[in-house]
Amino acid sequence: MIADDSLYLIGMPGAGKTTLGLALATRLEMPFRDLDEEIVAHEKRSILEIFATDGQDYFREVEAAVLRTLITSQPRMVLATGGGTPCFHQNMDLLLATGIPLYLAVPVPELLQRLRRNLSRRPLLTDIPDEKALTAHISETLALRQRFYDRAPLRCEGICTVEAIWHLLHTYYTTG
Ligand SMILES: Nc1ncnc2c1ncn2[C@@H]1O[C@H](COP(=O)(O)OP(=O)(O)OP(=O)(O)O)[C@@H](O)[C@H]1O
Ligand SMILES: O=C(O)C1=C[C@@H](O)[C@@H](O)[C@H](O)C1
Ligand SMILES: [Mg+2]
Repeated sequence: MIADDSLYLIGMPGAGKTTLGLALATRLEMPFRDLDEEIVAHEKRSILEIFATDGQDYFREVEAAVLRTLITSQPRMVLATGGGTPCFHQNMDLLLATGIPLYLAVPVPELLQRLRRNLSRRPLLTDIPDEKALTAHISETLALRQRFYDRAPLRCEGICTVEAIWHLLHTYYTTG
């Protein structure tokens, strides 16, 4: 299969955007980019440091700017976006206009299990005191973001795999 457009993976933290994005890019023989990594390279500091020093509003401005520069310089790629990317600065409009957003709709219990493994390097999750608060936070964040994620023309439900996404893309390109 040859994908002519950029593929943008969107979804909650822990949904598998980076892991599946890299595997898909290899299979599609397309360049792979990770927006969080691009931001770190641009700012020369970690995402944790950006949030701690300059706050979320600044992070969202940088995120939007780096996204625009990347899309201009790399017209065909598989891109793992950040978890909040589609929800700020009209980024979802841009993603829809320049490629194919694919939403990884992973169930909350599975997200929680994955996120528990590395809470400390996630700026929006570091101060959450206990399991109950983490569950509430992830559920509330998803509820706020859902309307942005739902604009994606492609959606992988459940525990997404490369095979499942491959099948979605094949259907998309053969049925139009
Ligand atoms: N399909 C999958 N099945 C099981 N585990 C997965 C799957 N995809 C990813 N994981 C695991 O879930 C964790 C999060 O995956 P990943 O880092 O790719 O998510 P992400 O959406 O890029 O999250 P973020 O960038 O917000 O940290 C990793 O530990 C990864 O190994
Ligand atoms: O869900 C979020 O808002 C975020 C997810 C990460 O990918 C990073 O972009 C950052 O930690 C913010
Ligand atoms: Mg990632």
